[in-house]
Amino acid sequence: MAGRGGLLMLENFIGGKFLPCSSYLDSYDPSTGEVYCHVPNSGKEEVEAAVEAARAAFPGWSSRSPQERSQVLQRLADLLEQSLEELAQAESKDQGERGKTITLARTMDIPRAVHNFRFFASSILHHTSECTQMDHLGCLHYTVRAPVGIAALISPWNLPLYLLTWKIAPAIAAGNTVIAKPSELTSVTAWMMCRLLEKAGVPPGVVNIVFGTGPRVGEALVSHPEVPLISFTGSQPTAERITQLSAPHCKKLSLELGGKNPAVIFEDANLAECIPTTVRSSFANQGEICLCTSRIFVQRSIYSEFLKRFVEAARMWKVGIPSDPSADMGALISKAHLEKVRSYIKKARMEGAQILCGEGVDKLNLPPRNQAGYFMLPTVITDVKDESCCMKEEIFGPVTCVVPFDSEEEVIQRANNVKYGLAATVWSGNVGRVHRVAKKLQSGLVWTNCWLIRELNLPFGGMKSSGVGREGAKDSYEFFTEVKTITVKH
Ligand SMILES: NC(=O)C1=CN([C@@H]2O[C@H](COP(=O)(O)OP(=O)(O)OC[C@H]3O[C@@H](n4cnc5c(N)ncnc54)[C@H](O)[C@@H]3O)[C@@H](O)[C@H]2O)C=CC1
Ligand SMILES: N/C(=C\C=C\C(=O)O)C(=O)O
Repeated sequence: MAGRGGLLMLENFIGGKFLPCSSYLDSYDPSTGEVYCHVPNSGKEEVEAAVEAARAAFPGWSSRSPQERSQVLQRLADLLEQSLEELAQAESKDQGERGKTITLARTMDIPRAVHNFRFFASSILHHTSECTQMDHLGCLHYTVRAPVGIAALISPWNLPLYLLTWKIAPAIAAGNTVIAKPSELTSVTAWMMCRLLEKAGVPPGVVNIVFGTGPRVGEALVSHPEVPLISFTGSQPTAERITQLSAPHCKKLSLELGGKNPAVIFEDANLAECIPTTVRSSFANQGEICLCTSRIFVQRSIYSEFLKRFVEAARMWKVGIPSDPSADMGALISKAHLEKVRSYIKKARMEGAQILCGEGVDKLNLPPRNQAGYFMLPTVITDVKDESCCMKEEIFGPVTCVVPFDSEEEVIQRANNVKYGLAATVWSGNVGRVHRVAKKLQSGLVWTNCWLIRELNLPFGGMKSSGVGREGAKDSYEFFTEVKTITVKH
């Protein structure tokens, strides 16, 4: 709805109603410094109201059959799909001059949000429970599953509706009611989705959305005693805080965090496929996807050739205004984030590394209106030590390091030599090697000879500091339900 000064003013969605908030945050368009919309600055009071609504809706929603819930999810998917262009425009505008290209929003973010609802609408129909027998004792054992209750769902700014719906869909499909908190930086598409819920047949109180900051509304939500389960995607420090706050209540946690993802490229790799895919895996969404590649290990015999061709391809990756359909990359999320990403390039230079293209080497070509936006060119660093912060820390920007290696054993050890363990890619024509290396990498996901081909049935998540738990068809079902073992003596 229109608010102060004709700007968009979002409202919380609680108990099936849009409710104004007593205070609001200004959301800035960083390319102009102008306020773009107002976002509720919710706190404890709004969380209490959402808990009350979710609690009231739980008995009705949880006792519906999976088939009935599935139909509601299907209708919501249809409605989102009908609004695809409007949502894509909003997703691109919301990250606006900040970043997401309209092409990515149209082809990835919103289609995946639609698919999340379709997928869980279908998968909820196919779960079975376990049964074992102990004939010598005359016993039959079986399991039953039930929704947990009120789920807190907290999502980040980089893939706003995509990641929020990845949580909402399995949670409500399993019969829970939810309170979602999207990132305060990118709240618009979540709010737009609320306008479709009633038409889809989602009863009031099943999906509640409270907008605002992490420390205020996020903490009120995760520490609420009546919220037994939290699914979070975001940074590791926030995950630590959520873990501390939820520990006294022994809450169920699913934490999907950052990565420092390696690409391991052997001399027998098909470079014609590997190079464009590795450019994409390094720079898609400005490198602001937790699955993006940021350490590229290349076998020494092909190192020079790879580097030359990779840098040429990175230079072709077009940085432009997000509304330009031919732009491969937009701008970064905020001034602070751009400064943080740039500080890594400075540190790399001070350590004696070489910047082969991008930041400080090439010139951005942007219209005058966007010169002050938070844009940065795809940047390739080389001659960098494994111990450098550029090779150890999550930069979450369009920056990737390329280094040579000699043997399989050596590269596995070096690829594993970080605290994270989220996603890796392996490039080789040797199928035996691909399996061997994939098994030894400490990584929740390994894509070989490809990147980001998602099979939503299978577990998604990281090891080490990249997270706790997995989500996917069976894993999300297990996370969003409690299991009970029943023994019948006959
Ligand atoms: N999945 C990933 O790997 C992601 C990693 N990041 C990393 O995190 C860095 C910071 O990005 P942020 O958006 O600030 O991430 P963040 O972890 O602070 O925010 C993610 C979500 O958590 C909420 N949140 C923040 N503090 C909270 C608290 N104390 N209690 C409850 N909820 C809280 C935020 O409002 C947001 O909705 C990025 O530069 C990047 O390195 C960011 C987004 C996604
Ligand atoms: N969690 C993130 C990406 C997930 C992608 C997927 O599920 O396909 C992230 O970038 O934070």
